[in-house]
Amino acid sequence: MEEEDGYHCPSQTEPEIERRTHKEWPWPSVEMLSKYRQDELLDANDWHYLAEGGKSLLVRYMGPQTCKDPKTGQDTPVPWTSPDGRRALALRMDKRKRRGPPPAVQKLKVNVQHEFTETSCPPSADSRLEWPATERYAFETTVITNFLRGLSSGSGTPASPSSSQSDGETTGEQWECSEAPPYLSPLLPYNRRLVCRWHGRKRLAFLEAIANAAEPHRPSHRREMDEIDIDCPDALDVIEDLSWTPRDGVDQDVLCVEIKPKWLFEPGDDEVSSGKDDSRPISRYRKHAILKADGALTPQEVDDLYEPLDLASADPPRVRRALQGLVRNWQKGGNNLRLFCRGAQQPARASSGVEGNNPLANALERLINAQKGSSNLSLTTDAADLVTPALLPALLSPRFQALVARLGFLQRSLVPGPRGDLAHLKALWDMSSEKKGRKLEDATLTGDKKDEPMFFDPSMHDWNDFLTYWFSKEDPSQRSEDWAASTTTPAPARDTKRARGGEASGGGNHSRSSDIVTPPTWKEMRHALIGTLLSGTFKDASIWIRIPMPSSAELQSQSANEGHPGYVDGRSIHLIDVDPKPMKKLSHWLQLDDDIERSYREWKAKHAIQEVEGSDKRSRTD
Ligand SMILES: O=P(O)(O)O[C@@H]1[C@@H](OP(=O)(O)O)[C@H](OP(=O)(O)O)[C@H](O)[C@H](OP(=O)(O)O)[C@H]1OP(=O)(O)O
Ligand SMILES: Nc1ncnc2c1ncn2[C@@H]1O[C@H](COP(=O)(O)OP(=O)(O)OP(=O)(O)O)[C@@H](O)[C@H]1O
Repeated sequence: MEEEDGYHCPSQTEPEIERRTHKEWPWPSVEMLSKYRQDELLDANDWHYLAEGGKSLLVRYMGPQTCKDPKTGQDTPVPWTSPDGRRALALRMDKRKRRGPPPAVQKLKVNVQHEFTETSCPPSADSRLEWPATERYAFETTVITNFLRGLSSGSGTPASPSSSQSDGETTGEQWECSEAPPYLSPLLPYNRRLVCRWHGRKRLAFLEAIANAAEPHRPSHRREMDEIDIDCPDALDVIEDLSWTPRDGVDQDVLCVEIKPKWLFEPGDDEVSSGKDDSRPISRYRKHAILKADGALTPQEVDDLYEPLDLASADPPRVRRALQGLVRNWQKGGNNLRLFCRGAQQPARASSGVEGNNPLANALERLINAQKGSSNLSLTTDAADLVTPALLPALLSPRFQALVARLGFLQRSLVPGPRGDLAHLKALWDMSSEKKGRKLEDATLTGDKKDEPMFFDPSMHDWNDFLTYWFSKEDPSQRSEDWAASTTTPAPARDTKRARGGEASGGGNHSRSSDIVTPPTWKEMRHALIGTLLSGTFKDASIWIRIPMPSSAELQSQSANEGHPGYVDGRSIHLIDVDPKPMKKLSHWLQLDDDIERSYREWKAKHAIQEVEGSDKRSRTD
């Protein structure tokens, strides 16, 4: 793409960006998959509800573990699970706004089998499955992987094709790696797109059957709002199922912990939290929670909220407090903590159950015992009491802390300006010749429709250009310093010192247009927008920890007080939901920023939280 101001294809020779060659996931291989016709492998009844977010819904494979090899006619492991049964793939389906009220669950159950079989039709020769790399895969391997360099997923990870290359204990968090990084960061679950050539109503029938079977398991607030998009193209997104638990027995159980940490850096302005004795800045997460609750939170309730800055502090008492906040969030049905065991999401309302019969409580207790070196199972019934002691070691592990530190660093420093908010971006826009009298929120909303390349969603070409800019602009010595600091201190709030005045993305020092001496060039403005989008991706990502349970035999064989070193740490850590954000999100974020600040000001006024005379800190007067 060649623009008037010299916006051009980046050089392909930058030393720091890894442009990786394609490396196949060993299972299932393209060859293995293309042996089958889709009818032989895709039966809607085999896919059961796993979980969902705002945009997508996942179904996991629950069908037979073997199928007939089309060539030999012999039983062979089905490609959706690995030959050893320890890994599996899930389908990630797009959702759309619901058209009409949600259907009655009872009716849906009856329809599943009927609809699917009724519309089945004979397979044809051109229905062989294909397995191409996708734009999303390219984004993850090229963009996300580069920003996660140096971070390790952990021992025993099932997730990475190249885990043997890079796993093991964290060896340091330097930005530069002497070894070639893996094709896909070991933190990211493998994913591909499965192209299916359906006939007639068959695609619809397949997707409808999956959607209907999933419906009774969906949370009601999601059912009201959206549904699986059954009009999606003839392809299915396939992703490694990180919640997968081998099916042969309780002793193989895997506990999975999903944490959506949100904003992990200190806000730029010095405000204190609502607590009387606490002079730390109030985090953006808490301000957002005040907005979401329409201001109806007491200062005590705000203090009891989950605190991302505590989570990333690496300080045991603060991390414990963050975890307790996450547990309360889980109990109230929030989305910052999710727990899975025996492959199923565990709702907090079922956390206390019939004695000895609560899988989550059992798993947590097993974990605590494994850490202590004890084999006594007291079969506590309330899982909520066990979450903090069981998971604290994982959250304090160097791997987890390195990841949250990196996320905080990226969330803040990919946005232009030192504060991590959108003030500097707005200031740059005010100086930009592209402004043409428009507010940034209006321009980001309508710019793409007006055919303005400034507001096009970034293509892979744009992402590559941004990477080139980002990695080459950095002063490596300062970057390493920041990098090292980002791994040892809580969510870094320091200025990265790397930007020159008026620099678009990556930490300029100014947030008012009057401070910006030089108007941004077209390309600098574009980089500022793209960096902000990427920061949003890292803000919305979730961390996934997989902890295989020690078997009863393992627990029995441990001598008292010895403990099981492997269970003291999170076993394997991953990052999920790293989708690129569209340009129109910027408009939403700009509005959200304003709303968050307005509602926080109102809340402070309501609770008489005032500025302390002669100080830039504030405290509550009551
Ligand atoms: O805007 P936020 O911070 O509320 O984040 C949204 C999330 O809300 P949360 O605050 O985590 O409950 C929201 O999460 P939920 O749907 O509420 O689980 C989505 O992750 C949304 O992303 P997208 O629109 O699906 O790409 C998120 O939107 P983005 O702003 O990250 O695009
Ligand atoms: N690889 C995976 N293995 C197992 N479960 C997963 C995996 N990826 C996602 N999930 C589960 O599915 C949920 C939705 O997935 P994801 O976050 O990718 O969707 P989304 O719609 O983009 O979410 P959001 O609305 O938060 O942006 C996750 O919160 C998680 O519980």
